[in-house]
Amino acid sequence: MAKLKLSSWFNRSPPSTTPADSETKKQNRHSFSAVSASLLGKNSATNGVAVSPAQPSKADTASTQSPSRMVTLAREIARETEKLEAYMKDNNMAMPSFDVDAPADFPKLPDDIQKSRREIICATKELGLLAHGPRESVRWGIWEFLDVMALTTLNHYGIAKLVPVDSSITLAELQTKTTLDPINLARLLRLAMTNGIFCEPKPGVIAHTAASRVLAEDENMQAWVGFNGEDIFRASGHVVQALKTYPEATSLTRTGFQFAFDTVDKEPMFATFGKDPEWARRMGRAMASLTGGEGYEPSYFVDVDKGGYDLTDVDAAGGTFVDIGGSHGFMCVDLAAKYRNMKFVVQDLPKTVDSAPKPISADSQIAERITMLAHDFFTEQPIKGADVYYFRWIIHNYSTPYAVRILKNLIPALKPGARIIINDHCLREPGQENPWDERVMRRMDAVMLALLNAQERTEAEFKDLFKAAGDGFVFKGVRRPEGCRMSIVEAVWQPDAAATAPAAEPKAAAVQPAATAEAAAPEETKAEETKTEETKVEEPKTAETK
Ligand SMILES: C[S@@+](CC[C@H](N)C(=O)[O-])C[C@H]1O[C@@H](n2cnc3c(N)ncnc32)[C@H](O)[C@@H]1O
Repeated sequence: MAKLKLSSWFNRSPPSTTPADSETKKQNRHSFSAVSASLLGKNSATNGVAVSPAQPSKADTASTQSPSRMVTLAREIARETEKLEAYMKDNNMAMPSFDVDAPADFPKLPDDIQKSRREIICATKELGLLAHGPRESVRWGIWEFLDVMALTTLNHYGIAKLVPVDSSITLAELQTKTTLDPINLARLLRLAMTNGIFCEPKPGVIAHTAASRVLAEDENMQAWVGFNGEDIFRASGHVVQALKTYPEATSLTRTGFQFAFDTVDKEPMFATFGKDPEWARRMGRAMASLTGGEGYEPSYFVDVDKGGYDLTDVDAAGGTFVDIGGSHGFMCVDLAAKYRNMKFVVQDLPKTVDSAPKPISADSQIAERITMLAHDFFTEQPIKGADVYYFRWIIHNYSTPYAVRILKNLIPALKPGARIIINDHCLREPGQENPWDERVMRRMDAVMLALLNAQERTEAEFKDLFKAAGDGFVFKGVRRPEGCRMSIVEAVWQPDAAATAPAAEPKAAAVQPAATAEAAAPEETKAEETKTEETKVEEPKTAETK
């Protein structure tokens, strides 16, 4: 499929020799299995998708027989754009535009039309790269950080709110409304304009586009830009320093973030945020902006029709669902509206639990079945014998040693058959994702590195994680609802499985080497270090909740 072709740009020839384990480990202690598999072009299956070996790309040589890749892409773009436009016209939808009064979001599209939209996005990206050529795309690609700098500064100074939405403003007048000096104001605006953010209808006159208008009106988007531009961007600029100083890259207090904010070995990022309510609020709003966005809606888990998780049997038995790190319980509220018999426990840190809405739902039938409970997931799970233990956007915040610890803390509470569900991104092999989603997920993976030394995981890595946490966790697999970027990763607790684990497969061998080493590390060799970090994690977490 054309939409998957972009990966050919990045495919690498297999190395002439298999990298030694120690070398691979050095490259990425968390992703040992995935790194080696993709470098070697091994066949494997991820998320139920058959993966073909990575092939070295071949130059798209000129041929009189068949159109070039560029022309193929251009035709695809034309075809899919016409399809999209026809649908939108037939349904009286406003055409996409950056005019100030244009809708900021695409309307909800049926699956086939959404697919056309996705293909346009992916094909235009690939065509753009081809038209730039390899050297120029590297040369100018690295300059994207300057767009970030401009947008971050404009956002920091609240410039979008100073530009009237329904008219325009001269630069001279705009300058009187901000402490940003005139030269810098003008140059940053004009750089942002190259990305469709603000416009200059006449020389020296500034007006909104639909994109800058979002920045003026959407507080969560302001927070998203602030969190990314001022926190993640700054942390990212220190990743090389963090990795050079602490190559193992597993500690929560030795990340790019700590180097950027001078908190190395002092406290994890969440603790830093927790000390400053404004800072914390910004991160909370930024998260709300993300999780309200396309492909992340809770309905993908709740609606069975959309490929969500079916809890009918748990409901029929009046069972219990525990949402660990569940913030203010929005997921349980949605589930409780659908399942009217079962019970829910939402666990989070004390400040988050205290700040949850009371009652949690206006519908008393829902509210009375949901319990908010302060619980630190680095301590033993207090709700014994529940049917489901659920983690959404939790495990990806932690490197393997911490993630294993979190899962192990469930064990004393688990009854046979208890389900453990992780709702996170699940990375597929390079090129198996449509390039739009792949880019979002791999960027998120990089955010995890910069802030937390954490990571998004592949199916194999999730499997390893459960294996490292205990043989009683029987991995059931990964499912991804259509249109959703998050996957549903499931294991079931079967203590008998631990007893019957094949003797020929001793624990150390059953787990990928990297996971084994790391899983052991916090308890056996680094107990004091992690304990300190966890204690510090606990205090301020509220901050980053929504
Ligand atoms: C990224 S948010 C995810 C929230 C929610 N599950 C969601 O899907 O949006 C992480 C959540 O974990 C909570 N948290 C962080 N550390 C925790 C800990 N040690 N114990 C319990 N909850 C914690 C935070 O307060 C926050 O609500």
